[in-house]
This record gives sequence, C-alpha cells and structure tokens, in this order.
Amino acid sequence: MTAPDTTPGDPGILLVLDGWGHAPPAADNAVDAASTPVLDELTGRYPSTLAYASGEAVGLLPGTVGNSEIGHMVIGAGRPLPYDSLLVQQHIDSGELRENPRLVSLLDALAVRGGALHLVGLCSDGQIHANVGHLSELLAAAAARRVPRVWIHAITDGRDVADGTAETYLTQVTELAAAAGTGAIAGVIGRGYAMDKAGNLDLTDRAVHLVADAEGTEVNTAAEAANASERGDEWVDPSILRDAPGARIADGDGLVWFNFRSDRIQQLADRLLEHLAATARTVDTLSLAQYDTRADIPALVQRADASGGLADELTAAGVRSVRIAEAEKFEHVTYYINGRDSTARSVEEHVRITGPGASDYKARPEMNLDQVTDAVLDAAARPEVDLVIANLANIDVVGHTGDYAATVKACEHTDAAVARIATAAAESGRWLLLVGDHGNAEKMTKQAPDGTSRPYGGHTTHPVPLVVVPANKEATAALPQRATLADVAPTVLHLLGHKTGSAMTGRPLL
Ligand SMILES: O=C(O)[C@@H](CO)OP(=O)(O)O
Ligand SMILES: [Mn+2]
Ligand SMILES: [Mn+2]
Repeated sequence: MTAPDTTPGDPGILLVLDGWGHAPPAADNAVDAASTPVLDELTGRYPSTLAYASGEAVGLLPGTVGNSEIGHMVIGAGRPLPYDSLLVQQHIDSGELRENPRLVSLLDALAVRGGALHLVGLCSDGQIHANVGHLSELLAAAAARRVPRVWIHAITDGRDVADGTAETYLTQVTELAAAAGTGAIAGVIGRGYAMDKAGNLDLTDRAVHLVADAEGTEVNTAAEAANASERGDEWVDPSILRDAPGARIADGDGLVWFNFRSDRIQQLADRLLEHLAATARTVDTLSLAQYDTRADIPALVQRADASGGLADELTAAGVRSVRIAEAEKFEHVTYYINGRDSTARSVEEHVRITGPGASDYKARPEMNLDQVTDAVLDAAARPEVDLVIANLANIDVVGHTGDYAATVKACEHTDAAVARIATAAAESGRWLLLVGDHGNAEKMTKQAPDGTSRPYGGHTTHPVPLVVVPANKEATAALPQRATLADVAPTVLHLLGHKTGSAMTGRPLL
C-alpha cells in the first residue's frame, strides 16, 4: 500500500450516476432526449471525457455489457478486475471446470447413489447474472459422469435481455440439453420472484416451493409458462412441467447454482437450503462462482483478489468518507466499491436511504432521490468528512423498466439532484467527480432475432461520461480523450492529495 503523500488536497464528492451511458443522439436515447441543463453545463464547462465501462477495459469478455458490480468494483479498485463471468469462461475454455474436483466428486457421488442433479439459474445470455453457455458446460459434465437424471429449474429474464424473449431462451436450453445428452426443464419461474434481493420472502418462497417441492401451475411445455405471463418475462408465474415426475428435490440429490453473480440469487439460495434442511433433505450444493450467502456454499470458480483499492488507501491515509445510496444500490457504494470486502472501517460511514420501494418504477421515476440528495448535502456540509461517495440510482433503475418516457423523467430528476449537489460542493469547497458505472438509458431499444425493434431496459457497451468539477474552479486542465473506470480511484486520490495506490493500474486524469 502506498504511504499517504503530503500534498494538500481538497475534500470532494464522488457521484456515480448509475446507468448513465453516452451514445450519439437517436430516437431511443433517453439521456440525450432529457432536458438536463446542469449536466450539460458541467460537462461543457469543466474537464470531461468518456470512460470505457464494458468489455476488456473493466475485466469482462470483449463486447460484454457493463454491470453495477464490476463497474463499482473497478471504480474502487483502480484497475480492471477479472470478473466472475470471465473467470468461469476461462475455466470452461481450458477444460478446468469439467474436471473441477468439487464438481467431479458431486457428479460421481450422484451417479453411484442414483441421485438427481438440479441446476438452478437464469436462462439467458444477458451476461450480467448468468449465461446459458455455462449451463451447457454443466450439462456436458453431468452427461460425461453419467448422472442418471438432471433437472433444470429455469429462471426467465426479460431484464438483461429484451422482454418477450423467454420462450427463445427456454427453447435454447432444451436444445442444449439435447446436445449434451442429458437434462430436462423441470419448472419455470420469472426472476422477479426467484431473484428478489429486497427481502420479499413471499416472492422468494414461491421459487423455493417450485424448485424444492415441484409446486406450481402445471403446464405442458416451458413455452406455455413463458407465454402465459401477463407481466412479461420477469414475472413468469411458478410453473411445473407436467412431464417432469420426480423433479422434486429428494434426500441425497445434488444442486448446482449457475448464476455467477451473487446479489440476486443469494436470498433464494439461503432460503432454499434452509427449507431443505427443515424438511430433512441432505443435498450437496455447489455454486458456479462464490456467493455471499449465509450458508457456506463451495464455489467452482474463486473470485479475483480486489484488495488494495480505494477503501484500503483511504483507510491507510485516515481519509473519512460517507457512503450514500438508496436500498437498490446500497451495496454498490459500500461492498462492491470496497472490492467485495465487508470489513467495517472506522473511517467510513454508511447511509442507506430507505423509502417506498416500487414494484413498478415507471410510476415513480423520482424514486427516493430527494432523500439521497439531502443526505449528500448533509455529509458535504460536515468539515470532518473528506469524501462523500454517493450513487444516484434513477437512470439505471427506471431504465430497466424499458419505458422510454419514464427514463427521460429519471434523467431529469437526476439533473435536478446534481444541481443541488453541485451548489453544495461549491459552497463547501469540494471538487465533484461525476461518472456513470455502465450504460443503460442512452439506448432503450434492441433488435430482436426476428428483426423487429423492441423496448430494451438492459445495460449497454457504451462508454460513460466522466466530469471533474474542480474545487478551484479556475483550474481547467483538459482530461485525456479516453479514460476507463480504472482511472476514477487514482483521480479521486489525486484530488484528495494522495498518490495512486500501488495495486492500481489506472492513472489520475488530472
Ligand atoms: O438489477 C440488476 O440486478 C442488474 C441487471 O440485471 O443491474 P445492475 O448491474 O445495475 O445491478
Ligand atoms: Mn449500475
Ligand atoms: Mn442495472
């Protein structure tokens, strides 16, 4: 770790505008269409650039859309970090995954005792939480080890991919199973139920009972379940295939979770394992990547080391920070930005804004932004606070609804919040660094396989704007033409008067 240098810096505010991407003006660009006089003025008047936030620049496979977890991790780490999806793919390409001792021993045990293998995960190629290609590899491994029965408990997406595509992915899953020579879909359920992360256990339990107990609406085909949903792919009701006898999890079966990202599957994983234990079923369980569950689930692929980032540097230098976000994005400015490290640090305060959540953010594009902004202003007014780090969730969260008009409004609410924060920064002698963590709202349609253009609420591969409003407004050094999210932590440290951390490969932009 680098010793703090003695250059006096200024206190500041790091503001992550979640899902704030940049793309040329177009009919589906909500960021461009929104009236955002303050963002326009700050971007025009102060040093600004575009930062890469997807693909290899942040530690993803080339061409892969950015996401909040890797986005905030790289903002904090000051270097690209090989993300779980990339690591899993490397293990598949090298043949390591199939030979993984934990996997082999589970599959061999099932073959010997005649147990079934249950595979649970999101069935799409959105590459934010999961990739059906990984499922395919697990199916091939199960076939090679002669596991007698393999059940796929399919979660439908409609968020990381265009809505209305669930049937296509379920068909693909069936084809992958046929190609592997094993596996059948047991049940289907939307991610709104199965991947709740807000503690709505009534939703989670619908998924628990579908997967563990084969309880759901009976359907003849997976497509029938997907097409029956009146609220899109995210909300496909728990449905059990009529020709899936014995899909209920039995004592002695095995279970592998194939989402690589933890945050939206860990609630279900814990709840399901507790239910199995309570109903006297011993089930050996693995996850594809490491999960943040209460239960200790052995992972097939380990996480990259993310230490030596901003949090470690701030702690070593005694820099006091306040982290602020509403519930949707709270882990982003605490756990993710700290490198998936939950160590409590005495120099850090966490402010989690709770307010009415919403099952439909279209109707409330302002979310709880006023309270988030109030908290930022309170923290900025405290002289002992060196750094305020906040996430403004609206552009991403409302963008995910795929509703263009609501997303334009979310951008406009964000602009009004930035106006208040920029004024407070000026009044408290703070610099203000604005940056997106990945694109979303700047592209609100996607071409479907049939050539039609569909509303799209997912992330993009576009770069994100990065603007530095210096504490001393006279200083107007230009930023490099292109930056990456890895440059944010070195720039923040520089503005605070500290050197780039020795583990960081990004550079200060000023
Ligand atoms: O909501 C989520 O889980 C993902 C999209 O699936 O978005 P983000 O990476 O912004 O959290
Ligand atoms: Mn995000
Ligand atoms: Mn998102």
